[in-house]
Amino acid sequence: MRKLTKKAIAQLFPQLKQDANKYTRGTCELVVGDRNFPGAGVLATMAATRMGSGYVKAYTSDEAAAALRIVQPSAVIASFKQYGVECHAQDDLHPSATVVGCGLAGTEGNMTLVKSVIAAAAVPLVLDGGALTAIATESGFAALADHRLNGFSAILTPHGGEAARLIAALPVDAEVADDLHDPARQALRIARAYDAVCVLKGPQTYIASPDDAGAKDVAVYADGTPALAKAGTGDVLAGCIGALLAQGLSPRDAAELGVVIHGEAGVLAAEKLGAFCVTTEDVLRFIPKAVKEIVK
Ligand SMILES: NC(=O)C1=CN([C@@H]2O[C@H](COP(=O)(O)OP(=O)(O)OC[C@H]3O[C@@H](n4cnc5c(N)ncnc54)[C@H](OP(=O)(O)O)[C@@H]3O)[C@@H](O)[C@H]2O)[C@@H](O)CC1
Ligand SMILES: Nc1ncnc2c1ncn2[C@@H]1O[C@H](COP(=O)(O)OP(=O)(O)O)[C@@H](O)[C@H]1O
Repeated sequence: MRKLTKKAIAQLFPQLKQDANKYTRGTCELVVGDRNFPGAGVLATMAATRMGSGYVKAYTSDEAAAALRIVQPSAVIASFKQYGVECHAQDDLHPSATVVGCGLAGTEGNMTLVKSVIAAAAVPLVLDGGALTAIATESGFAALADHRLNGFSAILTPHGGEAARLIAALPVDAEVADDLHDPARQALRIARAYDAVCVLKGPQTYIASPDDAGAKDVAVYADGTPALAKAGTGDVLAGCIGALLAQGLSPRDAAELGVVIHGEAGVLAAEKLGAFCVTTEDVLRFIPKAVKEIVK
């Protein structure tokens, strides 16, 4: 397995060009934060804005919109149903990506929403939370397969529980079943079956691509901190990865860089505040310090 370190990923960082405008810096759109989980939508949107995307637009509930207008007024806001009508197309000069699922519970309405977003998105996707529930169904799986056939990539960001659900939805493969206690092999199984980069989160985070030849190609990040074991840190990670994807990084590079910056933000927050007291909001606040530390 390849160990991810700050030093190893520093060169992946997107360049901020002198002649940049907000669109050349990448549009990150997010379909996040239903009325029961507005906080997850706010956290993911704030993280995407912090992680360098030039234009951030949240398609969200009224509840999350009200909060975002106060804590992140630079974010452009729209309702869920506007995604299919307004979502950005991309070209080489104007990259874009969409994050979907943070703070979307597994209701029928949300599952329909996720599938319609996957069908409408002509951009790379980050699928988290409720979007992972949606693709573990036959129709959700088919929507993702069509997205891939249309030439667009996807990154899946499951925690252990979500990974178990993604694997349970697959046909049983006796050859690989024995290996699935190993998280690197779980990540690889998910990446290959769903044809997407898999970021399997936990105390150690494993990143696998569909074309990895075996577990030896899976990357592992093990330098994080249990300070990150707090509700909402996964939503921050999804926003970070989405923003990097929106700046034109490859799915694998965006995933690896996002995981290391997020982990380092947790470590720096823990150093400053003590691991016990670190909040998810502190992790957001320490992202700039983590970026400076990595690109120094
Ligand atoms: N502020 C907000 O608005 C927030 C909103 N949020 C939103 O909530 C939605 C639901 O997400 P969710 O993760 O809370 O619930 P769910 O998908 O049911 O999974 C939990 C089950 O999985 C299992 N499990 C196994 N391994 C695990 C692991 N390593 N890490 C965690 N769990 C693990 C675990 O079982 P255990 O092993 O603990 O018995 C448990 O039974 C989602 O849309 C998300 O974005 C949150 O982000 C929080 C902040
Ligand atoms: N003990 C730990 N050590 C290091 N990182 C952790 C630990 N526990 C959780 N994390 C990290 O915190 C984040 C939690 O994400 P997730 O489980 O999706 O939470 P949520 O859905 O509440 O946002 C992941 O990036 C994970 O790798």
